Amino acid sequence: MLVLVLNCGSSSIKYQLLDMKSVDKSEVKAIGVVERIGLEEGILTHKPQIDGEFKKYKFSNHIPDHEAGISLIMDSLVNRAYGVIEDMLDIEAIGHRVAHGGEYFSKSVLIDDLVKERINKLSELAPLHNPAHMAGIFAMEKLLPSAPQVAVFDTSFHQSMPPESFLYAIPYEFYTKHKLRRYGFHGTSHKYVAEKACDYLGVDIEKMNIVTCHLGNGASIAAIKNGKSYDTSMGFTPVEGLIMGTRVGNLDVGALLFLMEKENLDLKGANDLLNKKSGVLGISGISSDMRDIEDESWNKKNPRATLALNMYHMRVKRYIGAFAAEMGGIDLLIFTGGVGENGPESREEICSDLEFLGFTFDKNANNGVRGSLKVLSTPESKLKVMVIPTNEEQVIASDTVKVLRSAVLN
Ligand SMILES: Nc1ncnc2c1ncn2[C@@H]1O[C@H](COP(=O)(O)OP(=O)(O)O)[C@@H](O)[C@H]1O
Ligand SMILES: CC(=O)OP(=O)(O)O
Ligand SMILES: [Mg+2]
Repeated sequence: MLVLVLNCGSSSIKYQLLDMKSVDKSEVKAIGVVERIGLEEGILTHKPQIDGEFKKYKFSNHIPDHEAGISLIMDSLVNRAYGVIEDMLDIEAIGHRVAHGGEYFSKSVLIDDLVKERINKLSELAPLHNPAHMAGIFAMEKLLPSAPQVAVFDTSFHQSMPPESFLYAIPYEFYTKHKLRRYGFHGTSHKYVAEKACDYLGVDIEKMNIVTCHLGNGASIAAIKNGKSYDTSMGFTPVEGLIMGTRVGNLDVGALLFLMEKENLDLKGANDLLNKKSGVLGISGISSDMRDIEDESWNKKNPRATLALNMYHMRVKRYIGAFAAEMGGIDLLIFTGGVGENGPESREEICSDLEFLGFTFDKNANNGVRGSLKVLSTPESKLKVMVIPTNEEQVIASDTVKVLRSAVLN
């Protein structure tokens, strides 16, 4: 079954076309990303698998919105020179990553009118993400009206958190009235890397206390107890917790009220401040991309870049320590996401001073590891530290197949 996976973000669309041989066996036919949607010059990076090898093509053009971005993706998939399928109609199903599923969804679902209504309603809780997912769903409905679409939610995995983790200490009626609570995100990734690591180590996930660090542009940490999400750093929206590319992470709410008054910020101004102008970008004043920050810090000795790096690492350590305390210790610590997979220096820095938790960090094993599975703790360590490349698209594609199979059976 040919499944197109779409991860529509606020200004980008990541995609993969997978040939699903079975629920857990697949071949990637093409992979790519559309970036800078809505800006003067948009970019499509398209990597088709041709003769067993991934080739890379880059195109730039104004891409006004998600519909235009998706049209470009479809054109590339069927193009004679660099396409991988003959006809758009060869695509049998579409799997969408949806960031916010609220309390409505604890598992992946076939998209129908009610599902769309709910994803849309949740846009107010994930303004950077859900509107973009809706745009993707509508665009695909127009292009391939007969192909079923499945939604796979970041929040589903975290629905197992106990109320002690998911409630804020505000009057309880705001939870019942507005569903105001912590939801957590990146669940697909946290679940995938935890399962993958346990498979690799040959251990039973049900007996493990695991901390997974998904460190990307958006970043979150999860405490996974007996295979279930027990706590996580993101909350009601994807702004809580770690310091991110442009998101603030934890901030004293009193500081926000103070700034709104002093800087005359309205709701949009406050939202932009917390989501788009803060984090690593806000501290460094340079960039939201960790590669730029590392370059400025290491090669140009820029003190604000060094400060941003140090703050970023310290916040990750704080959560690992907190989650170890909540679960009564950790057996497995996992790094994933753009920074977690490709930043050996960040991993080493985060793990320094954490060895009291029960491991010795193997610097040689860590050095140079980018984008591949590796154990980073010494063999004697009680706590295992690992890098596991995430693969949200693979999970989304396999959930899409599972949901469609069970829909046929029912
Ligand atoms: N070689 C690298 N070293 C350090 N950081 C890296 C490297 N490659 C990518 N990154 C970081 O990964 C981030 C993107 O992570 P990713 O998980 O792809 O983000 P998202 O899915 O949230 O957009 C980039 O912003 C960059 O900071
Ligand atoms: C929820 C979230 O932060 O997603 P992303 O990492 O794609 O921004
Ligand atoms: Mg991501």
